[in-house]
Amino acid sequence: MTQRVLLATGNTKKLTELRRIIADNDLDLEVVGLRDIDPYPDPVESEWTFEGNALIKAREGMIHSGLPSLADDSGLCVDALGGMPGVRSSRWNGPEQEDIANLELVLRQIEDVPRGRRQAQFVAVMALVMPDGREFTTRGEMTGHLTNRSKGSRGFGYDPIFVPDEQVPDADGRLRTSAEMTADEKDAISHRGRAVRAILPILARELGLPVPEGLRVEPGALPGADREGPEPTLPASEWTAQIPVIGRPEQGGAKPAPPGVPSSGVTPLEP
Ligand SMILES: O=c1nc[nH]c2c1ncn2[C@H]1C[C@H](O)[C@@H](COP(=O)(O)OP(=O)(O)OP(=O)(O)O)O1
Ligand SMILES: [Mg+2]
Repeated sequence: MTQRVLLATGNTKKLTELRRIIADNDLDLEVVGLRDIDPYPDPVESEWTFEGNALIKAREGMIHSGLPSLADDSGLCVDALGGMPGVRSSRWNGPEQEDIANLELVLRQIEDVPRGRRQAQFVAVMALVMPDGREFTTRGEMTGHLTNRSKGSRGFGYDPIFVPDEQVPDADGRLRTSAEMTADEKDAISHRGRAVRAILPILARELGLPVPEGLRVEPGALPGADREGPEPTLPASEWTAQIPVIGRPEQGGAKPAPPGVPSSGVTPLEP
């Protein structure tokens, strides 16, 4: 019998990407969205890290559905802004969570930053929470730089201002934003593609499903994975997604600061 898994996200474009990446990997799974279960209030994303917020969303999904639940917490980390907006990406311009207003604010904030200093990374953490309470996270990143105006209409969020490093320039030497890429091109290199491809073998193992060939990964590299198993078959480019993040500086920018002391020169928002 096909097993069901909940994808606990309220963002329909993110859900489309997640469904697409999972569907590309031949797992015998029925993916259920939040629209398919009884509604519950959006949990507050009150943590300082992508890992923390992804777990909040996946736990809430599991509690309300009883199903193994996956959630993504993701964002854009801009070097010239000390790693912000990071975990605050979706609310950067305020609680309205408006993509265009958010990206316009980032563009204004780095208006005077020259091309050579406009590096940024997208980060995605996938969390899996099982009905027995066991929890797993994986992380994926995509590096690039920011344009000074929007280009392209595909994707969502900050895609129109983000130029991924991993691409071949066109005949005129021009590089594209991730909003100008096809779905397959973006999924192959994206933070979300990497984080999902890293969590699928864990999900398969937890559900007792065969792991699709191309997805076998270094067993010891996965948090919570068995130490014994087959040789890894993932390309080296996928490996960063499986490095456990314990002890690694959070790129979300919003690191816990002592009470009353703003981190990164910006007063953290109340959770
Ligand atoms: O591939 C991406 N291309 C462009 N922008 C992206 C991407 N991935 C994340 N982002 C931005 C959008 C949003 O500003 C934030 C995610 O915020 P995040 O809280 O994880 O998602 P959300 O509130 O839209 O949906 P939900 O929390 O219900 O999953 O990062
Ligand atoms: Mg959110």
